[in-house]
Amino acid sequence: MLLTSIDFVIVGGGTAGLVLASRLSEDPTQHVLVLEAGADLSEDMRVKVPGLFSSLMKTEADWGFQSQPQRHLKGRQINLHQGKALGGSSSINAHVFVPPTWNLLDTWDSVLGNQGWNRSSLQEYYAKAYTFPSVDRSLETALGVDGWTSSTPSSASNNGPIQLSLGGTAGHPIREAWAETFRTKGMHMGSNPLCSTSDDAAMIGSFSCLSSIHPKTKERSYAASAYLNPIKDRQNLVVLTSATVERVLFEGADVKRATGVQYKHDGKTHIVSSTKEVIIAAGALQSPKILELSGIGAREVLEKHGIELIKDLPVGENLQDHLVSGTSFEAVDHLETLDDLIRQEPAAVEKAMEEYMTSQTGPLTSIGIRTYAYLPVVSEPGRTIIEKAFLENPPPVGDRRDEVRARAHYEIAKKTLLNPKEPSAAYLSILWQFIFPVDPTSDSPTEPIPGKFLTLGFLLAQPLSCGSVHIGSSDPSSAPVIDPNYLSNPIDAEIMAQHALYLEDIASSPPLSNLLKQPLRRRDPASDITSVEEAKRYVETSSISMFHYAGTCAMLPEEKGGVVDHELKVYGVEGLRVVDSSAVPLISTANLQSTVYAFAERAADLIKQEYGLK
Ligand SMILES: Cc1cc2nc3c(=O)[nH]c(=O)nc-3n(C[C@H](O)[C@H](O)[C@H](O)COP(=O)(O)OP(=O)(O)OC[C@H]3O[C@@H](n4cnc5c(N)ncnc54)[C@H](O)[C@@H]3O)c2cc1C
Repeated sequence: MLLTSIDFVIVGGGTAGLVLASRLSEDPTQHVLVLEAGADLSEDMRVKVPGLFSSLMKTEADWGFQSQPQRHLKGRQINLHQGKALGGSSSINAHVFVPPTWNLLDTWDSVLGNQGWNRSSLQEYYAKAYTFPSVDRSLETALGVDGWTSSTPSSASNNGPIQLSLGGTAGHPIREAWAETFRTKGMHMGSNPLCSTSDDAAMIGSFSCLSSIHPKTKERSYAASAYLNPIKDRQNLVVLTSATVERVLFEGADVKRATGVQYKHDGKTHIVSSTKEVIIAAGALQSPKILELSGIGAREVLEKHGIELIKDLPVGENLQDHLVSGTSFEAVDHLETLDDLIRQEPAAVEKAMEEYMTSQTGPLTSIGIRTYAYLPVVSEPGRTIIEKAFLENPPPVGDRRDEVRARAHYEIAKKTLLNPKEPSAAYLSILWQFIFPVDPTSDSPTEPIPGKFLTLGFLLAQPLSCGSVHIGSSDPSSAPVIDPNYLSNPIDAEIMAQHALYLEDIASSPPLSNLLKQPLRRRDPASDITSVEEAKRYVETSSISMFHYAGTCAMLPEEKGGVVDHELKVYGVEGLRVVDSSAVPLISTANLQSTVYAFAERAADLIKQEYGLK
């Protein structure tokens, strides 16, 4: 190791960890060490080429966890992926780059009590993370981004590390058809949702989504390529891969101070000290594990595993995630889809590889997700059902910290989910057949089938169901025990059922309906649902994780079940912060990466201010 004295040890060189590494090492007087359990895969084609993203699942680049059997999902165990490489989950994610609804961000401060964490303080950090692509005016309509020009940032403020693009060819009809379909329904976003600054910016409706894919190279733009690679020669920054942190080390009698970490590298145990701070950034499924192994966690969890308690905090509780379900509809024959690649047809794969390698064109330049819509429950009977569900399922009373936190979540959910101007689901289109799990006794195929498909999916934007992740053993090499407790709150099940039923309405509405064979033909007969009860059963069988875990070391006041305060400092000890999706107190409306980048950018500024760094 080249550094003699280390100011900051960052545990986890993932999405948030590399933002911190890059920003904190901007001050040449500061010495920063990153310890990352995974390898540097930045030259690996599976990481670089957008269309190869699914080939990374269950490989060495993926921690490949599984949930506990989920009671409300028919006892299924759900695959829970997390990136294990420099760049963490940003190195294996699906590139979708979408914003939260800005009103929801305000509740972090106003309802949850995180002073200074709101739309006005965070919006600049979202923008700081990315560069928005320039769009040829003549293509705006075809790309579904007409009307965005006025809200798109000027070049002066548009130079963040993550390079965004509108992935895929402009000539594909999906973006324009999607925009027109929702415009006809009065639900199209007229301005760019990522950059909207207007107070009354409607966050309901359809939009073309951006991807973290470099517009020129057509390669994944992620924490390692965008934040680390340009600065990795800095003398004051060391990034050690294949280094797995086991615990944080403390000194002191009354108040303990984090002084370094113990980690495994090359089969040996090492210790490294930090003069300023240890910052945990191991992601929402693993930051709790490191804290618990270090003596910070719920008393009963630590006692069970014989770990000496340093501070009793609800580490690992409050696990939030997005469930996704949907339906694959048969597309018209002339629609360009990625189904032949999904079926791994040799000729199609060969042609796509050649196009990509020779001219950075073709189907591998995107993963076929180009459109989104943030929507409330639209139907009138549906809205009444949701209101009734809220009345029948009130939040817990009582002063326990989990009860106080649940009440705060409920207050936010009630305000947003019953408001027709706030979304309860994020819809997306996928240009291939998506193989959702099916009941084994049904006729639905479990392998890719011939034909072309357009999948309409939706994710539950603001789940009330919360789960947990804890150590199952004091052995650092054991996987955490993860129980997301999906759909344990009946309100979530009602909302998902309503959105599942609305898919047919979208698929039948022109001009989108012109891209689908009519009458509609579904890939999975089981997804042909007409009643709320059928929809609930389908959701229980088909839903899977979107891998947007958050909240397990939540930034919240201690009496609300917080693990870190509004400066991300772990309560009750010194010299220790958590900066990653685990500290995000409330899952964002849709995909999480933009929020993790913004969160880490703001955290870096807070740390720099505290120590007077450049
Ligand atoms: C398959 C997949 C698809 C996704 N698709 C999208 C998408 O399209 N759009 C979107 O917005 N979001 C998406 N997400 C979510 C998004 O990528 C994550 O929310 C975000 O990247 C999490 O960032 P993080 O910094 O909290 O954790 P991570 O990026 O996971 O970083 C944590 C890092 O810590 C390392 N680590 C863990 N334990 C240790 C240890 N003991 N010692 C050392 N290192 C350790 C890990 O290897 C990892 O590199 C997806 C996620 C996955 C997994």
